[in-house]
Amino acid sequence: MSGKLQIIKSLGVFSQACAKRLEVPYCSRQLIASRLLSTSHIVYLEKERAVAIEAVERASRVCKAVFKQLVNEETLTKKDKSPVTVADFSAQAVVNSVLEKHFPNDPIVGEEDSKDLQGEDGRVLRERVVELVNTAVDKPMSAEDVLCAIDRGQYEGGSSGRHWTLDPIDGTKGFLRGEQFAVCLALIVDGQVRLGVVGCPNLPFDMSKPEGDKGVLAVAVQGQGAFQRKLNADSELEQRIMVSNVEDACNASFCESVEAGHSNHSDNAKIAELLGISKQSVRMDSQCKYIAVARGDADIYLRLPVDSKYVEKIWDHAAGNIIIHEAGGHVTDINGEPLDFSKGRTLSANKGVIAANSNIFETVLAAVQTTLANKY
Ligand SMILES: Nc1ncnc2c1ncn2[C@@H]1O[C@H](COP(=O)(O)OS(=O)(=O)O)[C@@H](OP(=O)(O)O)[C@H]1O
Ligand SMILES: [Mg+2]
Ligand SMILES: [Mg+2]
Ligand SMILES: [Mg+2]
Repeated sequence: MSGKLQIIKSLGVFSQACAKRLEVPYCSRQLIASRLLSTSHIVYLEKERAVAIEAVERASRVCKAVFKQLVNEETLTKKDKSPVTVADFSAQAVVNSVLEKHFPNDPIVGEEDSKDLQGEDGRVLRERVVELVNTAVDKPMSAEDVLCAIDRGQYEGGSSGRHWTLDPIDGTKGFLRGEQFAVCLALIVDGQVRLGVVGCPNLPFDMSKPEGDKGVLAVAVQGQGAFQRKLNADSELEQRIMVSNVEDACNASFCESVEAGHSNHSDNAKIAELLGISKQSVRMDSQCKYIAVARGDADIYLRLPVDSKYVEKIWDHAAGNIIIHEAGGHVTDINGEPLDFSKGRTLSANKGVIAANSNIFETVLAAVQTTLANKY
């Protein structure tokens, strides 16, 4: 094992043994991390972390404002998707312009592009988006600035250099239902995810108090552990998060997508049966599922392919992936391969996703492979 890996693993053991649910202010945490990892080859990404948090918080505020103004019973009964469209474009423009201000040379792989906002056909939507974006940025932005900011997300990604990946609203259907959605931002360097931030405006801060404070921001930098803080709160106090320590898969609870079209519910049920799981699955939209596993609210996240042609997108997984790893869990595809973020905008080398705490991961993977034998 290399010296660097050894140090990172030792920090992991230290963290698990001594720092479970450690509550530390951000500055002390940085100090602890820098003392333990005081070698020149480890990159702390301190500025990137702070900028990514600021970007996600601003975009989350915009999404909440859109929900309050535009989602009502009528839009719900008509299945009108326009509110989420407005929020999606606005959030991408806000995040991209914050990134541009601090890291003008970093390319971005973002989910959205400005096509639907252009020309006379896009005028109404464009005006709404420009107005919203201007509530969340420091310097006024013209319509052209906003379209340009959105289109900074057109980068192709790949295996060399650094780039960001953004899902301005993950769980668009959850957003419209007033349930879970997330603003997800990650930094990828040479094909490896190094930093992830997920803003979950509707997620209870403490799952044992579902009616308590809502709004969670989860963040992880490679080698530094995973943390949560209150989203858009005055305090920057961070709390270490860790996966559960369930050791017997039959006692595990699992979460899955709400949409049967995004994750195969019937295969998930077969796997649960094989593992002897009797608890009802928790269905939740967005990368909030990764956060639920990372902080031990659930033990397993299953996202099994529904159709063999669908290829997962990097922005749907990058931030959640590093947060799980840094919280002490594992993530692979259905073949046990790590998710490969070096292939461009998609996870073309992978099929499906499994995340779980490290104690039960191998058992879960074996059950997935038995159930899906020769299917994909
Ligand atoms: N066929 C298929 N299979 C798998 N995944 C798909 C599929 N089609 C779409 N998507 C992507 O799913 C993202 C939302 O995933 P969720 O887990 O939040 O689904 S659900 O809302 O809980 O049903 C969703 O992200 P958003 O568009 O950002 O909401 C899509 O990128
Ligand atoms: Mg998504
Ligand atoms: Mg999205
Ligand atoms: Mg989408």
